[in-house]
Amino acid sequence: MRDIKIVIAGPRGRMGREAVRLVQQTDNFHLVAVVDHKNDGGSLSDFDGFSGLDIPVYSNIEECFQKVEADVLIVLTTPEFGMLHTKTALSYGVRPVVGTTGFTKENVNELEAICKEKGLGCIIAPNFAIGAVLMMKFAQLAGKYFNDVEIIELHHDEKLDAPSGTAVKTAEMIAEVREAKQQGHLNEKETIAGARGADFDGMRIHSVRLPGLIAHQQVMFGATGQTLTIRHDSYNRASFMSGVKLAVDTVMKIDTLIYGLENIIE
Ligand SMILES: NC(=O)c1ccc[n+]([C@@H]2O[C@H](COP(=O)([O-])OP(=O)(O)OC[C@H]3O[C@@H](n4cnc5c(N)ncnc54)[C@H](O)[C@@H]3O)[C@@H](O)[C@H]2O)c1
Ligand SMILES: O=C(O)C1=N[C@H](C(=O)O)CCC1
Repeated sequence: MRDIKIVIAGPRGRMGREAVRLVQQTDNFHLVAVVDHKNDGGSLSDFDGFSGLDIPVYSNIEECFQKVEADVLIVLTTPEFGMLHTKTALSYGVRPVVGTTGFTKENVNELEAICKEKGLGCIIAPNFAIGAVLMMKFAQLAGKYFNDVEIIELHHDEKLDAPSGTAVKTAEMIAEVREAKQQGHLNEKETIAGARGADFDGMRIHSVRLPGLIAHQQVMFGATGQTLTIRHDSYNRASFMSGVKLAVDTVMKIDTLIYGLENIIE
């Protein structure tokens, strides 16, 4: 198996810490630098919980790629910086694996065009958990037969974006097969704004934020006399790591952008 030199953006975050552990535990993955807005020029080992990891820290991602040779950038920062980091990686010939959510359709299209022009791979995965990817695929299958669907996504209360990337991706996948329909009563009125959730092609998305939660989603379908509920729960962030590993391995073999792990799992 070939060696893969990896930079992680956002190593001190909830996902970043798991990703550092994954890279450390994988024989052919090598952490060559991290991008963090603190401790520029220092070492990852200066931060709590990373003792013994003498890995250079850069705050400026351009400088990172000028000084360090890398194959893959794992992007696990906030939605605000995700796009900048991803575009910068591509401009240096480094393949991004993007876990950060909150990218717009325009963002994805722009990155797709850059990848095409440069012949570089990039994977954007709104959810790395294999169970969540299956939940989205099952929901897409159900969307062929049920036009009425409500997506309820539930996350921890530190999450910045709503709806979640997973909910948006699920709605996009269902929209590919679902007969368009405006749901609910034609004359329905919200007496409190937002009561019916976000509207995606007539489907409704509801975002729950509570301490104690990690990442969960329920897709509910309704038809005469029946409902169907498809649900996935991530109980910890280790649940995302087999998907991150698959994405890093795969991004080295492709020369286009892939949006969603459902496009690479067998
Ligand atoms: N794709 C998935 O499966 C998946 C799973 C969980 C979370 N996420 C997404 O990943 C992202 C991170 O989630 P999290 O829970 O780890 O968040 P977090 O807030 O714990 O971590 C974000 C990290 O980014 C760092 N950061 C912010 N600005 C930065 C900058 N300019 N340069 C470098 N680092 C910077 C912060 O210091 C923080 O450590 C979110 O967008 C979240 O939605 C995706
Ligand atoms: O914790 C988060 O934040 C998560 N975000 C992703 C999303 O927006 O779908 C995936 C699950 C965890």
